[in-house]
Amino acid sequence: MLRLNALPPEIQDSVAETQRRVASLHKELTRNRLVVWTAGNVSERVPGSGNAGVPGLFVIKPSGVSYDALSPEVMVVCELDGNKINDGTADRLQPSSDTAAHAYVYRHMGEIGGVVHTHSTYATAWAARQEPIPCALTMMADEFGGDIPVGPFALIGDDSIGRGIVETLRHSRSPAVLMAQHGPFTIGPDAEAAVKAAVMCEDVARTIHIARQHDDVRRIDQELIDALYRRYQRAYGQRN
Ligand SMILES: O=C(CO)[C@@H](O)[C@H](O)COP(=O)(O)O
Repeated sequence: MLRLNALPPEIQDSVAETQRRVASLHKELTRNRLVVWTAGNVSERVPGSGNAGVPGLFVIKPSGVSYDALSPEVMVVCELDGNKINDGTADRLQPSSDTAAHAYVYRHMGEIGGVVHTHSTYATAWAARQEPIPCALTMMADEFGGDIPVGPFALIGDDSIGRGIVETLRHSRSPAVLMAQHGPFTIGPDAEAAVKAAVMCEDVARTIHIARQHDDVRRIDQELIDALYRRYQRAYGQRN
């Protein structure tokens, strides 16, 4: 089994930084009320891994552990096949039950550096109905570039969820997919971007749901969605 302390020092440092980021981002899930009990997870690809003889690695939370107990020291390190490495955490700490789904995304979407899963209430209600969220708000056009799509029903534990995420999002601008009768999975260049997409997904799921209580919502015209998406993706916020 791959041993963390046998990897180059800069990779060990990168793993430690990733563990800190992933632990801290789980607090965002609870702060934004996107999860209940222990059901939801964040992972991030370890920068610098997957090169120069170092296998691709990602960090994910252990399964079924209270969010209050999620410190950097208990964040589990896995290879891209989803298997935990000898990372210095206790053997009993098993990675999240969604690890195979996260691993599949990292294996098949090389540009993706972060994956998040929640059961946030409104987004999960759309997933229960298997209904895409129509792009009827400028904020949706900005962040998602169109509707938030629905992925197939898939059982938990093997590659099925990962395959559904990749099949649905590979040709979409949306960083969020509503896995049928399960809940939202979001992706991004890093874990923070994937958490942001999860927060935005829940917010628009709620707003469009409320809007529909009174009338049908009207999808924004496609050329306007394209213009909004371009502006937000290229010009919004501060320059680096
Ligand atoms: O969707 C489900 C269960 O329906 C899973 O996402 C689990 O709720 C994840 O829990 P952890 O194994 O990450 O603690």
